[in-house]
Amino acid sequence: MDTLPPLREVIRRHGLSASKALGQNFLFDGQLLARIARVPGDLAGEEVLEVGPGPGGLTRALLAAGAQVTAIERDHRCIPALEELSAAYPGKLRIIEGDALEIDAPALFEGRPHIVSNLPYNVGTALLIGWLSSDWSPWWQSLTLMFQKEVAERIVSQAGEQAYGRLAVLAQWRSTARIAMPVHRSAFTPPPKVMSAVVHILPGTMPEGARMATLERLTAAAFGQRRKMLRQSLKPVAGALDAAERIGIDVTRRAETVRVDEFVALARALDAPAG
Ligand SMILES: C[S@@+](CC[C@H](N)C(=O)[O-])C[C@H]1O[C@@H](n2cnc3c(N)ncnc32)[C@H](O)[C@@H]1O
Repeated sequence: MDTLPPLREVIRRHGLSASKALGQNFLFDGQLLARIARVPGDLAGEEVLEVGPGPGGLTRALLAAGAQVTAIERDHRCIPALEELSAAYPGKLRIIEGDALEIDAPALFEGRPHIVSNLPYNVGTALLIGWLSSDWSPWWQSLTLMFQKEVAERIVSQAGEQAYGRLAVLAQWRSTARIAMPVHRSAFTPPPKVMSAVVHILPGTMPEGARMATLERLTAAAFGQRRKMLRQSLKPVAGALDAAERIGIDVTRRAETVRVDEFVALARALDAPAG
């Protein structure tokens, strides 16, 4: 057990009022934070990247779980509170002040970290797409990320479900994604307007012969006009309709009915020379 002061006291002492512009909604419930820190599994001795630690609530839970944490925080005001935490866990917390969208995170690690983050909503999806676009196997071991519930549902949804779209395909074509736990809006200070959920993503094997760039082009076109039949929506992607025909995907279907594995097969066929 650490002997750190309660988080609310830390916030008060450092004058850390939540900034809307930085997407700040803080978590104070120690039990909830400990549950989030357990989602990736046993973190004892594991390296963890945390983006947006804020005053350090989740960071505390990760350190208490025995992780070696690298935390990237953009808000200069939070750094003194994080430095106090670092002093309580000597050698276990590396603090990097900066914008996670601009920092070369893989270069910070020799091994493969878990990424655990209560992400700022406004940058969360951009960071996720970047992490999913990594070379494969990726430089990270797992992703445990807080999202608005609606975004979390888009990440884990299946073909035919309302939330199914581009994000589901990009998140699932070589990973497994699940909702680990819902988080009620009242758990945050200040409470956001919407509910949240923690998503857990584990990398899987890379399907042979399929490329992320091709999948991105196909899903952008197909879901750009999701209510249209593929024969219309895929027209702008040269060769896509021929490729669909070659592998037996009916082009009168709409994108929202095409499963992740079918998009992968289509990407593979599009890149393969027609024989
Ligand atoms: C939703 S708050 C979560 C804070 C804390 N992790 C918690 O659970 O209480 C998001 C945090 O991300 C930080 N942040 C926002 N944009 C960022 C960026 N581009 N890079 C790094 N940190 C960022 C904010 O300053 C804020 O501290």
